[in-house]
Amino acid sequence: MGKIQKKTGKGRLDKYYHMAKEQGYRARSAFKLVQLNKKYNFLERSKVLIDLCAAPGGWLQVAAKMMPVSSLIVGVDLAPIKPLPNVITFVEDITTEKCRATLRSTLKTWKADVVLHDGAPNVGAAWVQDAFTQSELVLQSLKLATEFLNKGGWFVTKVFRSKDYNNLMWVFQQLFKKVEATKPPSSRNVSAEIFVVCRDFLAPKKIDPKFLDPKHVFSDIDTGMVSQPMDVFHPEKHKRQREGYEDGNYILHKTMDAWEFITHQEPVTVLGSVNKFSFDSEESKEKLLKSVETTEEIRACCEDLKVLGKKDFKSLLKWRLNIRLQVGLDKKPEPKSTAQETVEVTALDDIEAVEEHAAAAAAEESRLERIRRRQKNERVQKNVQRMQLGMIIPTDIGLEQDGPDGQSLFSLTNIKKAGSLKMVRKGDTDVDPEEFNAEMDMGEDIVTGEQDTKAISKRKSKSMVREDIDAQFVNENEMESDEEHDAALMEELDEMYAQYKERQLERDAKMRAKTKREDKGEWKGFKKDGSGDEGSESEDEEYEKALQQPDDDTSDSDSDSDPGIDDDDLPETKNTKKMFKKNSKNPLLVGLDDKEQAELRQKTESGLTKGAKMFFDQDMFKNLVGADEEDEDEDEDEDEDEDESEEEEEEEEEDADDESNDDDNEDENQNDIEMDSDEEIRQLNKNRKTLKRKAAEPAEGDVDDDIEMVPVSREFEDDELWDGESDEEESKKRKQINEYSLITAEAMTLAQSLVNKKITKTDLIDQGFTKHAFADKDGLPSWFLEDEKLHNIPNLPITKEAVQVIKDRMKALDARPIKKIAEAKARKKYKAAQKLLKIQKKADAINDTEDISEKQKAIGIAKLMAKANAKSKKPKKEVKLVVAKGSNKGNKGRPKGVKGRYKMVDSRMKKELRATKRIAKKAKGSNRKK
Ligand SMILES: C[S@@+](CC[C@H](N)C(=O)[O-])C[C@H]1O[C@@H](n2cnc3c(N)ncnc32)[C@H](O)[C@@H]1O
Repeated sequence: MGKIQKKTGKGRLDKYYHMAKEQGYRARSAFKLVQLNKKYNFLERSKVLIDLCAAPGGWLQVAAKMMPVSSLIVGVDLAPIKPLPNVITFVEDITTEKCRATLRSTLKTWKADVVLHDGAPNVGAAWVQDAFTQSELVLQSLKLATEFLNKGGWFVTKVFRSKDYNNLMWVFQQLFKKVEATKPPSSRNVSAEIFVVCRDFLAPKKIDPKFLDPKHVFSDIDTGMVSQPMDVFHPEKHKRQREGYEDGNYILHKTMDAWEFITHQEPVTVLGSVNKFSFDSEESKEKLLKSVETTEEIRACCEDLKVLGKKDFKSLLKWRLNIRLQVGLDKKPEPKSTAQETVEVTALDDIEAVEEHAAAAAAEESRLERIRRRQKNERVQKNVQRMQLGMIIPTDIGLEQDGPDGQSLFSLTNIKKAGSLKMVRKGDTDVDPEEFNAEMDMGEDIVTGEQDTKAISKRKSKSMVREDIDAQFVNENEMESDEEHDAALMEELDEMYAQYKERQLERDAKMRAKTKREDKGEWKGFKKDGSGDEGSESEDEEYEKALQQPDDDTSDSDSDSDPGIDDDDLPETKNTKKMFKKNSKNPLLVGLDDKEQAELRQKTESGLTKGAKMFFDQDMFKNLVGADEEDEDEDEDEDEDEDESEEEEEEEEEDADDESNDDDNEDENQNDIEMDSDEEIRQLNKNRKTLKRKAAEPAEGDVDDDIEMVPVSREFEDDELWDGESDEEESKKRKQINEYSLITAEAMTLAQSLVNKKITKTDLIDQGFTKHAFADKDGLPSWFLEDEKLHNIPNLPITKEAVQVIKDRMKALDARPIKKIAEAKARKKYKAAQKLLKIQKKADAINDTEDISEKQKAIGIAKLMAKANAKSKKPKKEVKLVVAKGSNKGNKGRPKGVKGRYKMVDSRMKKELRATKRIAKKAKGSNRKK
């Protein structure tokens, strides 16, 4: 085609299109010749070639490439062909005498070894017309071939599969020894073209002119070719010939006599294979056209079967049946057969339904199996996770019912009655589980090793051991599926874990202090019954209340055996209270006797009781400022009040470490904090202490004679205060810290000093009393105050570590990519991947091509890569600088006569830029001289 058509359809830009572009062929059709030659190898052994209808020259390029050097290659077309090295081309219509003459003059005495013809009439006319012209072109090219071909030469031509196809083939066979029709892979399947390769030209001395006369060659003859039928009622079931036309089916239009359709045994097949029913035969005229059944509509349908729908086909078949009945070819069908058919259909339906049902059941089963497997995996994972968190140890798996907090398996405190203890000692397995509380159950299992079945069942119902519950559930309610049970289990595990985390958070600080005390201190505090833990103030109160309550065994056992209440779930104070109650009857935990208690109550030199002294002798109090500095404090307070009561002295002791700490820090920070007036500070301190005393008074009233109240160190007091704070307040504080605080080095320094105990809370408060706090601002001018606000700021100390922490935090923030950057990066990555995929596809196409050498493939792929790389380095678009002067001055839109990108600049900027360049150049020059 002379005119280069724009390839708009996506399908047109296939791999051969890309390959042609890559390999520099002018048309993708070049590959057709490549493939034909690969199959028949005619180019390598030819020296003279004529290409009829050669524009734009793809085939000529292939010929020039494949044929021996210095071969004579001539190309002719209606459209001019861009010059090609070693190829002669001219513009001519191949059907004309002039073309023949030009060819003769070009070839001189030479004869051609190969004549190629890839002609296609220019589009525009109806397809049928086009096909005909193409067939004519083929015959014309054959005519030229017979004139210029050597004996034994090759004629390769394109033919469209039409009703003329067989006629053409017949003619070819008369002139050539071997004729083959083939469709090279590069020829699109949707195209009706095929290529006929005629070899060994017979070169008869005289050729019958009828062979080359279109009128004779294309006169109608029935070829008897039958195309593949199509089931018109189930077109979707018909295997479409995606590869193009079926083999042997080269005829596009088929007419059948209507009578033949009537008598045919496979009417449906006929309907799918024939284009038209004619009424030419005698039978058709006699029996069909005259019949009332052959309506106008039926006749219209017979005209073109290819445009009919299902309904039309049905009416044609009905028409056929009626005619057959009319002429006696068929008898009326018995009604029985219809019934049979219905039954069959129903039966089939049933089978389908059963199959469907079975498939659905299988799918459901596999889904459930998947869920089960996933849940199992999740369970295992959770256990591993909990093990890693130290919540359980491997052997605990399955004993988790003890609670994540890890109530010990066996605890003496759990045994309430001496009888039970005896039985345990004896290893008596018949112990009534009532005698043990719920928490004892697991311990029993381990101590005794076996259990009475009755007891076990009771225990199950009481303690709600998870495994047992599961078993019970399975037995009692077999309807409950595994999945439900698993889900419940998972839910429970999650809940327990959440509770555990919550409690852990709550107790964090307090626990640390307690464990330290318990680990180090052999002394567990002292209580009336000697049972144990010192506990907090609130615990004491609860303990008192508990003592006041009537000893009620029933209520006790009730609460113990209540499966709904798990001790772990209760707040710690409640637990402790319970423990007190239980322990009051526990034979294994024995309190101090009267003598020992009296001994503990004896006062020592420091004024503390022996018990209190023992308490404060613990390691953990060693670092705190203690009694040594008490005197100092007392001195300090001497002039405050001579008549301080003993009670107050005790209170002073309570504050001892606190105060001394304050003093220490005061000394340290003496340079930073300047006291305005000692008097004022003393007054403040005094007020504070009085307030504290008042607050402590009611608590003292509650103290039981038997319980010695000891002064609590400041540190513990702080801890208790911290512990006493509600969760809400705590979370509020944390939130505030997260949002606002600790963003300055000063705040960080303070926080670090507090955390590292370099400074106490009281120190901080005291540090607040500076000249800044007491500065009298009355009567000062506002400008002065403003100025003061800006410059007279307390110079808070900062440490290197704190600054480093803030710096690190900012660095981490900077390093974190913002969302938009991350998105842009992801987009870029995606685009790169897409590009790579595209290149890979093209490379695969090149790789798959059989007709090019490995070297060519490698070159093609290398070219692709080079191109991709070149594209990725897109040159920056040039921006034209437009000086805003003259008509451009104040012009907001695009300046006149400027195309593409532009930037408005003022003349000053341009001059300055030039000047900078000039100066830089000069400086460079002077440097070189030096
Ligand atoms: C499919 S193209 C040939 C492509 C060519 N084989 C190639 O590889 O570049 C068909 C060509 O036949 C040419 N053609 C059609 N009728 C013709 C005629 N009567 N005489 C000469 N060329 C004709 C058209 O101009 C068109 O360029």
